[in-house]
Amino acid sequence: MAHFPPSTSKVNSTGQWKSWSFSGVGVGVGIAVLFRVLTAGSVLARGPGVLFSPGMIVEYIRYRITERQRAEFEEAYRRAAVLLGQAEQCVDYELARCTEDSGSYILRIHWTSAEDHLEGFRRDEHFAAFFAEIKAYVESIEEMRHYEVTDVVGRGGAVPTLYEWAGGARAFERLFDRFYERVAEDDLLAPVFAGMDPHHAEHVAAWLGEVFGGPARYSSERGGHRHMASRHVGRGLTEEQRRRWVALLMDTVQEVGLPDDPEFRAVFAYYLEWGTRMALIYSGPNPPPLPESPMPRWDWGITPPYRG
Ligand code: HEM
Repeated sequence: MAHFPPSTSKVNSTGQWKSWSFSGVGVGVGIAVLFRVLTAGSVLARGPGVLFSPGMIVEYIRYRITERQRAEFEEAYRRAAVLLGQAEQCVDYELARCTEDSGSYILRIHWTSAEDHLEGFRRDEHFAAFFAEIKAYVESIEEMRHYEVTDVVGRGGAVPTLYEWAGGARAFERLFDRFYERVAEDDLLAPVFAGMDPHHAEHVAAWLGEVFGGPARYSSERGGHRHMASRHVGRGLTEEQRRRWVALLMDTVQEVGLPDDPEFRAVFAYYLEWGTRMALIYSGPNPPPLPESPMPRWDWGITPPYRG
């Protein structure tokens, strides 16, 4: 479900806009994280659904562990991992054992930044306890360095995109053609869309297709994230209209026969809830700055497609 960080803004308790990154969608680098957060847009968005924000860093530590130490080493890291799980500077971590050379281990830790790791974690309350667990293996370290993730990041074809699962471009076109026919007959929504562009349904289909992992048509033909957000500015949309929009679209999803498996429908509803709330925020009296970030990219999150 997740997504690179499409960062946007959110109003804080004092009424000011602050920068945030949505983690769809959760949004990590490992396959597990990819599934978990594919989002965030991204989420923060550097790759499909992988949550990265500028400055995030990956630390790799390579160990050479003897046969005799192996079980204890893994046990020590199981205990140390609890501390990583509590460290606010740690995004995620993974200890991997080489299958061709079982004495070779790589620990990958994804930190919010190198500075957060070195100046934050290493001085924070969890570090002493973490280090106590693994200090016996410091001598066994062959490499311990920070790496920046490049823009070569993405997903493979093992899991279909939401776009493919839904049925591709035709499915999104069918959905929005029918949706806007129904909007025209809806007492609450018809006035909102009274002066809409005659190609509006097509544009929204291109938007959602791209967000769900399809071709980058909305980015290349319509101006991407910024343009979409700008189309909601100043419209003063209401919560009642938002709810009607969501309800009508979910009814139309059913009517046109998009996949009805719980996984797909759950992600779809998740996206709609987020997207419509963002539309309202942009349409309101205190809109955040228009996003300069890439398009959000949604993915399956913790409910990958079921193929029984
Ligand atoms: C997931 C939620 C939403 C998505 C994905 C979405 C998507 C879009 C997109 C892509 C555009 C710009 C199309 C273009 O390129 O010209 C747009 C415009 C617009 N949206 Fe939304 N929108 C959402 C929610 C809402 C809601 C809840 C409302 C009102 C209840 C709304 C009202 C409008 C209006 C009035 C326009 C301008 C239409 C026109 O003049 O062509 N949107 N939306």
